Amino acid sequence: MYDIIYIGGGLNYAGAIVASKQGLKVALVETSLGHLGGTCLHEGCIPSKMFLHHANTVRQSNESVFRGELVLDMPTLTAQKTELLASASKSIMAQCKDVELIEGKGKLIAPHKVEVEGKIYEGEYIVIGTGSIPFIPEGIVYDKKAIITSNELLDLQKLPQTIAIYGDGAIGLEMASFFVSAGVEVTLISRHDRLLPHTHSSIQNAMTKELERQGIIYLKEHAISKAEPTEKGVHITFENGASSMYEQMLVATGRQPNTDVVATDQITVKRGIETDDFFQTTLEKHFAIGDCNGKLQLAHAARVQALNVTKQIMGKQPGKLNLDHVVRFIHTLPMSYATVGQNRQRLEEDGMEFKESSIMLSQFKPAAFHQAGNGVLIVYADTSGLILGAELFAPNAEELISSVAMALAGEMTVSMARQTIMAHPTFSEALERVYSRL
Ligand SMILES: Cc1cc2nc3c(=O)[nH]c(=O)nc-3n(C[C@H](O)[C@H](O)[C@H](O)COP(=O)(O)OP(=O)(O)OC[C@H]3O[C@@H](n4cnc5c(N)ncnc54)[C@H](O)[C@@H]3O)c2cc1C
Ligand SMILES: NC(=O)c1ccc[n+]([C@@H]2O[C@H](COP(=O)([O-])OP(=O)(O)OC[C@H]3O[C@@H](n4cnc5c(N)ncnc54)[C@H](O)[C@@H]3O)[C@@H](O)[C@H]2O)c1
Repeated sequence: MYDIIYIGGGLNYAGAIVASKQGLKVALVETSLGHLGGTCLHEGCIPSKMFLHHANTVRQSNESVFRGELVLDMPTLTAQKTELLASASKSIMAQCKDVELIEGKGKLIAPHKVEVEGKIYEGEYIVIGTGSIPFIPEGIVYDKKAIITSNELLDLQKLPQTIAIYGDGAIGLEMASFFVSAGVEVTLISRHDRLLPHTHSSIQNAMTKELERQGIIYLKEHAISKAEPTEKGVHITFENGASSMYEQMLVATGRQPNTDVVATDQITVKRGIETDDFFQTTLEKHFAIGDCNGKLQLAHAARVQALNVTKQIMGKQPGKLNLDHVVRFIHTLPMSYATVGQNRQRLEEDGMEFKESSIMLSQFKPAAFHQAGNGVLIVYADTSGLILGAELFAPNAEELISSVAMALAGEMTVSMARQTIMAHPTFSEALERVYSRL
């Protein structure tokens, strides 16, 4: 009998390592031990950011101060990616020295009982972290060659000349940035009438202008009814009757939680595995963390949930996590979008009185050489001045937002934030200016 069985070796590994270091008897079940670290390490955060990092150099090399043409060497990029992931996997494996690693697909067949390849393992506590897989809408023939998802993209040996990307969420926008920066003709296709419907309208406008400035063709209100590989490329038929051909197609229409691990009706599964505010499922001592619980599909959110649950099991009473304090971002080039806490749409829906202050980055000289003229920073506060959240569209916004995230965690007011004196010339200065206007 184990103290804890973790099912799924994505960010769950962080919890398993902590528990094993505390002397608990811990097992971790992972379909393939070569996949320890999960989607984030193998098909998500790390390889996608590596691809974007190198594509950014190509993008910058097209600025008029440079001569000559840079070409992204895909075989070298993918080989370096494979090498990086192998060494990261090895390091996770080493950290799991006191965890019993079990290879195979786990199934929770009854309370406290996990079946892996015909063998039953028992655990006092069970933590499910089985992640998610790409969702493919009906009518799209996913052949993994001409029609791909992010899984195949990160192993591409050759860039296509044209690509259609279906879905304008995190993966769609990040990969549109990657491809266009690398010199591919990109058509971004969305069923919506505007970009990122939940964000502030000035950020939607700024991001749309950026897509246009970079030459991305944005087909909004274009739902796809059929997409299939042909000898000449991918043939897409839209619900409005029109059709088009592209060399390749990336499907980026969301990810669905992996829930087939649950084979007992004592655990409720809806969109994801249902959990309470402490990530406990409908069955006591059985938890679900990360993508599979359908709350937030982010690696840092999965990790903090795995650690919170592990601390609860160890009797450390970590308290309830505030998921509003999780930074969310989309890493586009040359500016990314990042948000934390509340935004205008949520504050309006909640009927809360609030103040907002914004600034255009075009007012700041570095914006010219960072190609950040369309950038905008927005901060929200309540009527007493308590900082409630922010939305940023700026170079490295996912880094810039960390000072706002700390202000939220520390329950700072605008007048406290105004006492910071940021460095010149940085975009943090622009943030200082936003606080001074609130
Ligand atoms: C292209 C892309 C880019 C991304 N970029 C970012 C980013 O920059 N920042 C960010 O925060 N997030 C990013 N994400 C999201 C992030 O990868 C996920 O939110 C994160 O990996 C979720 O962690 P997890 O542990 O819940 O699941 P996963 O990482 O998916 O791990 C689940 C593991 O469980 C295993 N498993 C599944 N079923 C079973 C079973 N029955 N038995 C045993 N093992 C099983 C799987 O093999 C897998 O290893 C990105 C995702 C993608 C696809
Ligand atoms: N920087 C990051 O943190 C980062 C980067 C990439 C991915 N991720 C995570 O990975 C997850 C998956 O990314 P994603 O871009 O696939 O999902 P997403 O939810 O961000 O975007 C999916 C897009 O597809 C559209 N869509 C959904 N169902 C559809 C359908 N049936 N037909 C047509 N369009 C449809 C949605 O309206 C949306 O525009 C995200 O939730 C995100 O949290 C995070």
